[in-house]
Amino acid sequence: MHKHCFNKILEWLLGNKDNPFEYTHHAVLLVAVVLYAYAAFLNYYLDVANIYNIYLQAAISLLVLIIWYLSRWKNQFRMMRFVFISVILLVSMPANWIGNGGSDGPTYIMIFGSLIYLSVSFKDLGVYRRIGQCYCILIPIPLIFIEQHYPELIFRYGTETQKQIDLMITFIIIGLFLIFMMESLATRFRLEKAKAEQLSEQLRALSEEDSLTGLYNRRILDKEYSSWKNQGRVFSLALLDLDHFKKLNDQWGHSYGDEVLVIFSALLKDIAIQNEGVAIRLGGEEFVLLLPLSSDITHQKLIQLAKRLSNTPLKHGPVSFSAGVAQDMETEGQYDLLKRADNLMYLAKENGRNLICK
Ligand SMILES: Nc1nc2c(ncn2[C@@H]2O[C@H](COP(=O)(O)OP(=O)(O)OP(=O)(O)O)[C@@H](O)[C@H]2O)c(=O)[nH]1
Repeated sequence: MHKHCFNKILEWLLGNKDNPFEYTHHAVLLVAVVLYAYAAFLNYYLDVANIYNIYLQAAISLLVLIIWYLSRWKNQFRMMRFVFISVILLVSMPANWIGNGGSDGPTYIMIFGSLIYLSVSFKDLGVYRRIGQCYCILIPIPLIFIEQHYPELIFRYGTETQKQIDLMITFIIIGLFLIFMMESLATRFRLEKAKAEQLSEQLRALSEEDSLTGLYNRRILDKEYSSWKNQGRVFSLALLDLDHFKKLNDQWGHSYGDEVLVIFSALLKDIAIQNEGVAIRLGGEEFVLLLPLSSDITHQKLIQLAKRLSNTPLKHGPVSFSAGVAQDMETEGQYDLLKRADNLMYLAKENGRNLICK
């Protein structure tokens, strides 16, 4: 129950896990909101930064919260990522340098953290990421220049202890942020992997399934045949074809024809499951049952199927099928087996239909 609530809150804050990139980035944004607010509070409390820098950190905390809101709720994810990293690099870093001890202060650590964050999390930003990386590496140069020429602009610590405390706290905060970022990146990869696996499973199912009846399609016939043959199993192949299906379609409509196909397929699926076999729709109103049974037993199973089909209440009266059953022979291949079953099925058609030949 608690876990469920927790997951609901996480989903509300971060979005759907189906989109791991957004999900983890929203987590980073919210952590940034907390960290900037915390930094502002701590700087104020310990008196280790210029008051304007403290205001700015509080303002950035609020701004990142707005960025999260627009990204999470107003579909502006891409744009907001860009705005976020720009605010950090173009506003926060220089302001922090000036308002928080210059080259003696913790800005070097923050720039280093930003460089890692930018390099790892903005892989898709291409040339902008490269520009950002160059910026991070080079930004100390103009800032040191300003510090040298306009030393009065730089906020200086009152005591050496204050400076050490500020450096230590910043180091810990940036360290925690990087740990969190790496962890969320690992989470993102895990989620993306799970999603890719789920999609590939769906794709596999789609590629092997007939969309109308939910039975397997021809692809599976080839696969199962080869596998059973390699295992040296005894098995039979039954080819089934609904009788006078064209007439049924013409008389009662194509969608009624579809209904009948679906009902017949459900019966085939039942037999396949009960006998650990496979039911396949070859196409149209033609089906294959691959059963790990002799042709005699398969023949009996089909007789039972014919009874079940004739007892199934259908809107426009009962339907029947004709079938040919052939047991696999060691010396023949898939084509020959199918051909024998096909010939037997045609024999059943020729002999008046509603018949199973073996
Ligand atoms: N409703 C529906 N009809 C289909 C589908 N696929 C094929 N058909 C129809 O199935 C009919 C097959 O007709 P035929 O091959 O002439 O065979 P039949 O009328 O069953 O005659 P016999 O097999 O000789 O008993 C055609 O009218 C096709 O249009 C489908 O997915 N849905």
